[in-house]
This record gives sequence, C-alpha cells and structure tokens, in this order.
Amino acid sequence: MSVHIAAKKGEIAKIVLQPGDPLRAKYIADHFLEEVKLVSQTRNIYYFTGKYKGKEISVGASGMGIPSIGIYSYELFTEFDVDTIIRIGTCGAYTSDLKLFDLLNVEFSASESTYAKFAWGIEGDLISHQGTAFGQINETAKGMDLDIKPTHIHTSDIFYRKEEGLPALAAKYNCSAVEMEAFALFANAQHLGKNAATILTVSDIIPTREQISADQREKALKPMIELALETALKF
Ligand SMILES: O=P(O)(O)O[C@H]1O[C@H](CO)[C@@H](O)[C@H]1O
Ligand SMILES: O=c1cc[nH]c(=O)[nH]1
Repeated sequence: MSVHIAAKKGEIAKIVLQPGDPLRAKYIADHFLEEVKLVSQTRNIYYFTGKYKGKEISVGASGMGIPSIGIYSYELFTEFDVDTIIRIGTCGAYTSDLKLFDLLNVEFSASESTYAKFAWGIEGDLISHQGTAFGQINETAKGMDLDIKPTHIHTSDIFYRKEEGLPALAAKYNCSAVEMEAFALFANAQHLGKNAATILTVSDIIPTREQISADQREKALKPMIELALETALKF
C-alpha cells in the first residue's frame, strides 16, 4: 500500500498498462482481462489486476498531467516493484498529416516542464522512452499488421491555449503531437532504471479541430489496447 495506491504488496503485476482515464482502465479490465480483481480505488483512480492470455497484467490510471503520472508511476516502480509501464493515451496532432485514430509510439518526449530537473537532476528538455518496451511495441505491431509511427511528441502542461500555432519547443524537436504525461513517466523510469513506453492514439487534429468524442476516448481505442496487451505478453 502506498500513499495513493491502496493495493497490497504482490497485488500489482510486474507490467502495468496506464491510461490517463480511470474509466478507460475499467473498460480494459472489463473487456480484455480475466480473473480480474480491483486492487485500488483511492481517489477513484482504479487499479485492476487480471490475466490476459494467462499472463498477469495490471491496468490503472495515471490521471491527467505530469504531477499526477509523476506520483502514480513513482509509487508503482518503487513500492510495488513494477518493472514496466506502458502508457496508453490520447493526443492532439499538430499536423493534419496525422489522422484521427492513428497510432504513435513515442521515441522522445520534449517538455518545458521542470519535473525531471527538480525531481532527479535530469537536465535538458528531451527524454527518450526507457528500456526495451518501445522496440517490443514496434515488433508486436508488425506481427499484428498494425501501422504505428515512431514519433517525437510534446508533453505539455497546457490543454487550452491562446495561440494556436506550433509551440516553439515542439517546432525545435519536430514534435508531431502533444499530450500531457510521457515526459514524467520517462524521467521516473530513467532515474529508477525501469522500462517505460508510451503508445498514443490521435484523438484531436489541432489545425482542423477534428476530434473524437468523450465516449470514444474511453472505449474506442481497441487497436492501442490490444497492441499494449500483446506487447505485455513478451515481458
Ligand atoms: O487520454 P489520456 O491518457 O488521459 O491522455 C491525454 O488526454 C488528457 C487530456 O484530455 C491528458 O491526460 C492527455 O495526455
Ligand atoms: O494533451 C492532449 C490530449 C489530447 N488532445 C490534445 O489536444 N491534447
């Protein structure tokens, strides 16, 4: 049991799939896992542990933003001995070259956030995925005939902003999409020597204002969910 996760030691698997949305975690547990147990619901941030094709997997939410995933991923790695976290999130595309429901595998995250510097003394505004999960996702996607793009993304603290143009940091690192958590997940994993990857589904095309619905953000992300589950079998 940690400050924010009520599970007992041993109730969380070595690999955790982590959406931002607690109801997406519940949807995955309800539709894809067997022998499921709800192991934490502190603050309504659900964590479930169950079996996928016989393999023990946990799925639980990070909440939204760097501070929130900073807390949950740190407690998972340090208090529950989790080895690998695969974030499964949604993102906004900065370019209309990307389409709704495209899948991205995050190679690097760029951020204006001071989280990595002040938490761990990690300097710089760009952090890589950590460990082998990124490569396993690409391999697994090939085997499933799924198109996934290795991508640089922007992890921002901002969802709504005055200026609609490409933020300077996103331009600097050629980021084609934006979300709000990967940078802190990668920073925690780098500091602790753990595996961390992020798969994103494009939910918004920022230049054209196309977007998927709130219900689709919870339930229509099946290719990303199946890709993460199939990848988890390899750990
Ligand atoms: O769909 P999730 O995983 O929550 O990810 C994205 O969606 C939220 C914003 O709507 C932020 O958390 C952002 O990173
Ligand atoms: O952070 C995010 C997530 C989805 N869509 C956005 O525009 N931003």
